[in-house]
Amino acid sequence: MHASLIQIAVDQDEPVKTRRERVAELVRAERDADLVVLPELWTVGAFAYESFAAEAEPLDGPTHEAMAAAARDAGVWLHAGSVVEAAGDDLYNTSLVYGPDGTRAAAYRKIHRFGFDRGEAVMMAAGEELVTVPLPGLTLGVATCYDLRFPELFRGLVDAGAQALVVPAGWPARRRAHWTLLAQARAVENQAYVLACGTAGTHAGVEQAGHSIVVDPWGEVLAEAGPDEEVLRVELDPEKVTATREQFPALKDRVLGLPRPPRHG
Ligand SMILES: O=C(O)CCC(=O)C(=O)O
Repeated sequence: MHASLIQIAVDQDEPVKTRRERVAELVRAERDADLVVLPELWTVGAFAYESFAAEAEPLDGPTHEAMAAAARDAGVWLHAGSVVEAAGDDLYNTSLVYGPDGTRAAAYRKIHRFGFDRGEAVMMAAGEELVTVPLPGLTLGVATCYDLRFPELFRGLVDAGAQALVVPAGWPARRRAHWTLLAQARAVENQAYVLACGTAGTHAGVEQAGHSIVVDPWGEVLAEAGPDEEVLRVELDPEKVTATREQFPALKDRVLGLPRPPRHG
């Protein structure tokens, strides 16, 4: 299976509409891929909080229209990164996945909101459901950016059958080392591919890490981007997940139900 991660440069001097059209063309150019992955909130910018409300869109909004058409034209599975979803009075950071015929196969509302007492954490509502997407031969588990710090979410995805963990992000350059380390850790501990697709450029004064990365189920880095806009192309082999889990069956040694109460004395 051929996968392409498109690390988009998000700069606020490029209007959202222009970027949307530009990204749709970048997706169409990946017609030789089976799966294409885009980053988190590449339309508005993950840190452009002041634009969230203005750029919020319903699930069937302009990004959906553009990405459904791009997936269909290219004939690829498309993880289109995330949008600011407007749902009633709430906003969500919602990832969208399309099949090669352009139908929306899944929507995932980010569970762990970033910002502590500001930004996304106070402006957006939290998702509550894990989402997996069965592609022919490979089941994806989806998570978004800050979710990468929460291993229990990924275990939930693996328990639901995920073999490749797809993580669109808008990760800041300041914590790039965490990004790389956590992507590898999630791959090793879950014996799964990790496809982590970030943004480049600077928006809202926050320099982005870039350095999108693909890690195999043994923890080997298959490809890593630089800091600028770039397309990473990799080959994924579902058999590698099966073989890793059979040859080094650590997932079978899990002790469920921890923590137990400590014993004193
Ligand atoms: O966890 C981090 O360091 C970055 C998370 C983030 O930027 C996000 O979730 O938007």
